[in-house]
Amino acid sequence: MKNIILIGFMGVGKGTIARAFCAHMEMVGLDTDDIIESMENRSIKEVFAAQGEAYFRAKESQVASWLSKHVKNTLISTGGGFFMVENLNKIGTVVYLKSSFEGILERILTHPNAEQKLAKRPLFADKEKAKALFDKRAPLYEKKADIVLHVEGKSIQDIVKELKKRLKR
Ligand SMILES: Nc1ncnc2c1ncn2[C@@H]1O[C@H](COP(=O)(O)OP(=O)(O)OP(=O)(O)O)[C@@H](O)[C@H]1O
Ligand SMILES: O=C(O)C1=C[C@@H](O)[C@@H](O)[C@H](O)C1
Repeated sequence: MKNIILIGFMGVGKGTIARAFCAHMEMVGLDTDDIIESMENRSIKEVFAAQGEAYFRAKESQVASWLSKHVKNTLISTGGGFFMVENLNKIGTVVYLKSSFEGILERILTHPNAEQKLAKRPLFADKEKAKALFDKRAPLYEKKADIVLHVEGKSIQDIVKELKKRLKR
């Protein structure tokens, strides 16, 4: 099996769907944000604050190159901007988790730890800027995707089932 890479905007559910899919399939998953936090031994928020976005993007490219060379049969969830790496489609089958901006915001805000979740995402600090980023990226995510999976209003289990079905086709 090729790797499966979940892409999509911050908060769309990449981590949640990855964990549920891995549990269902008895697979091990990796998350690119988690890998970078571990390499750096600090949070992404701290990386952005201390070194800036360009440094973080360079780390993403380094991780992308390692994934394409050394990782197989794995479900990979990604940071919201990871899709911009040059070799994305060489890593595996790219699945775009798609939702409207309003759908994402509502989900995050209704989560019990909403403040904490938002604080972890530097690019979500300003809602208007986040919306502008979403509008700019939405067509780009589509372009990179082998599979577009609509997640808005669907349960985690239904999304997992649909992903399994679409990957078999
Ligand atoms: N299908 C779903 N139904 C209900 N809640 C969901 C669903 N998918 C995700 N969520 C909730 O939405 C929030 C955001 O999900 P998650 O943290 O997985 O997003 P993400 O895409 O990994 O975000 P980031 O890339 O910013 O880390 C979480 O509170 C999660 O529990
Ligand atoms: O959308 C983005 O560009 C980002 C999303 C987060 O997952 C992190 O990867 C980081 O905060 C950048």
